[in-house]
Amino acid sequence: MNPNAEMIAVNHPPVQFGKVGVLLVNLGTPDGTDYKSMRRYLQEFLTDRRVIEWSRFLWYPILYGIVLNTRPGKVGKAYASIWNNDLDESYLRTYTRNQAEQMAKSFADLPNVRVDWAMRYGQPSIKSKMDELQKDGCEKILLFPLYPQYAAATTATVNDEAFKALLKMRWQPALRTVPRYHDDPVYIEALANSITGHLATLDWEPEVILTSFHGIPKSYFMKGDPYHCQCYKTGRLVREKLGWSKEKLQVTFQSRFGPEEWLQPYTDKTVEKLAQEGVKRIAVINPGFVSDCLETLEEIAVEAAESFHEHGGEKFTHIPCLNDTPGGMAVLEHVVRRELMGWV
Ligand SMILES: C=CC1=C(C)c2cc3[nH]c(cc4nc(cc5[nH]c(cc1n2)c(C)c5CCC(=O)O)C(CCC(=O)O)=C4C)c(C)c3C=C
Ligand SMILES: [Fe+2]
Ligand SMILES: [Fe+2]
Repeated sequence: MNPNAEMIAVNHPPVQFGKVGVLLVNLGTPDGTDYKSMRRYLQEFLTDRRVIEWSRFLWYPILYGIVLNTRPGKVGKAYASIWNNDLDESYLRTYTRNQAEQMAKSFADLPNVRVDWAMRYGQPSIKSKMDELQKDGCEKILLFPLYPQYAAATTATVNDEAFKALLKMRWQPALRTVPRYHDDPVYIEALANSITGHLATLDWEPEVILTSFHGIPKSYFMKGDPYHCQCYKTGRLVREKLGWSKEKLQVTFQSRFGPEEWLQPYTDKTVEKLAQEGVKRIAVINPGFVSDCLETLEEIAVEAAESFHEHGGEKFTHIPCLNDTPGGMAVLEHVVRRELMGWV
């Protein structure tokens, strides 16, 4: 008997079922570059205990007394300089939406699969998208935190938020989370191709290529976060794929925040040091970022480039993230198809 017929017979509201959802989730983004939007975004981000692990008694006076009064203005200006003015949104948002739309098209062979996207901080929220997918009949949801390397501050907080959304659901979908893919051969090949493809467009050759990952405080690593090791493995595999030396392709960490020591070597200090040592030409790639964002377009492509030139360097190039390019989409689709096994 058709299960819906039986439910209607007992006056049960009609329910959708039988589909599988794929939810791509990136970090987040402010709605605008104005003070209020920036403050709202930074407040949500910087009150996440997975991001700032300090005691709330110590952190909140600093956050509410200093950080949320000074940082929104400063960071808002930086966002404004790299804003996607055509769509009035950040590029992180543009690329994440494009990734979901392109993946949905490529999954035409999987008619019961719905692909959507969300942000951990800001809109659209994970909860709103999980509710939509569930209402649309997704009994199973594959949650994809868009981070090739696992960190508690990124992957785990996305997973936490999705499990929190389940707390209020009567009919919970089954939830599967995508693990790190820092050493997946398809990902490594896409990075290597992106490096060689970008360098082929230049009329000069870099002496050094930095693979610059977002940092985390060293104390998080000492407590057992595997992020550092996974970044180094990605760097080593790309280097081996390209047949380059440790001097030619180096791993560094960027985006320090606060007074603590973070993972080293620091990208900004390395860029300065290379220029001071007489290196004239460098390239920087950000393998840990699935999409270009403030940290790549401003901190690296603008700030690091300026610093290199100020310290005596001559040529600097930023290699874009994989974004929604065919190479980038091949990686995301490969990982999702593998993790959907047994469900479709
Ligand atoms: C202690 C603070 C932070 C930790 C730990 C941290 C880890 C971390 N972050 C990313 C990816 C991104 N971070 C981005 C921006 C950003 N990060 C922090 C702080 C920490 N990040 C702040 C305060 C900000 C906002 C900008 C600023 O105020 O400087 C972004 C960009 C978002 C955008 O909209 O463009 C990304 C992406 C990773 C991968 C990571 C740990 C592995
Ligand atoms: Fe960050
Ligand atoms: Fe930054």
